[in-house]
Amino acid sequence: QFVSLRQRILSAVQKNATRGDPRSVIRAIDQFCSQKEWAMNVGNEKGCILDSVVSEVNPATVLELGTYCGYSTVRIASLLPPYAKFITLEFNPDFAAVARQVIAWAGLEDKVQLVEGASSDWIPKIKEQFGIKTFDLVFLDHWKEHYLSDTKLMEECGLLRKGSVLLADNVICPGAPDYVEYVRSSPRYKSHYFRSHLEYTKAEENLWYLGIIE
Ligand SMILES: CCc1ncnc2c1ncn2[C@@H]1O[C@H](/C=C/CNC(=O)c2cc(-c3ccc(F)cc3)cc(O)c2O)[C@@H](O)[C@H]1O
Ligand SMILES: [Mg+2]
Repeated sequence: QFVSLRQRILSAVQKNATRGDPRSVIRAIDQFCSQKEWAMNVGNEKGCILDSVVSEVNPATVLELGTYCGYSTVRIASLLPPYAKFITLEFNPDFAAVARQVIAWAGLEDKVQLVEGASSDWIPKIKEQFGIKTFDLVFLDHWKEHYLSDTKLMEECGLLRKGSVLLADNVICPGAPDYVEYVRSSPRYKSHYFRSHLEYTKAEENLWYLGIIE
């Protein structure tokens, strides 16, 4: 019967990756998506940039918007210090179910809190529900038209501080022009981008790095 792409990604992990080995989970998904079927994981080229930002920020608190199949969740969680708090928001129950199994296969289920629901509903509740004051790092990779509204919402909820870093995928393709326009014209952000390519292709893509300066 019909097997969804997310199920085929999960099967590729369970078949080719070693339980408890995050790098083998990442490699299995990248091999599947470059050899068999494209999927919208951040991919290895942008993933290496993500890794370097996570390592540099060495965050005690991380928020990911848009878990999808958990590829970037595994990349980030595998680099966090033991005391870190990592929340990832996903509103599609089918993707959340696959992501939970991918994260568990990597042996990282104790490092990540996957919360099922819409970012706009959950961002206002994070402080009291999870005892988090501010986020050191936010990775935006959900619907692109939510980047700006969710960034403004995080500001309003006092979840961002001087020094917080926001990293946004896909500012070129599919693109988040209103978000880029807003953060570039705001004095409270210092921003730059890392040149890269769209996952598993040769198309131009950037990761947008945003530092909160006030
Ligand atoms: C309510 C807010 C809210 N709250 C919680 N979870 C939410 C949410 N809004 C969305 N989600 C979940 O996040 C993920 C969506 C991710 C959306 N990502 C792309 O569209 C994308 C596209 C391309 C590309 C496609 C086709 C091309 F030709 C080229 C490029 C490449 C990329 O890297 C991309 O990230 C899914 O799991 C949603 O369920
Ligand atoms: Mg993306």
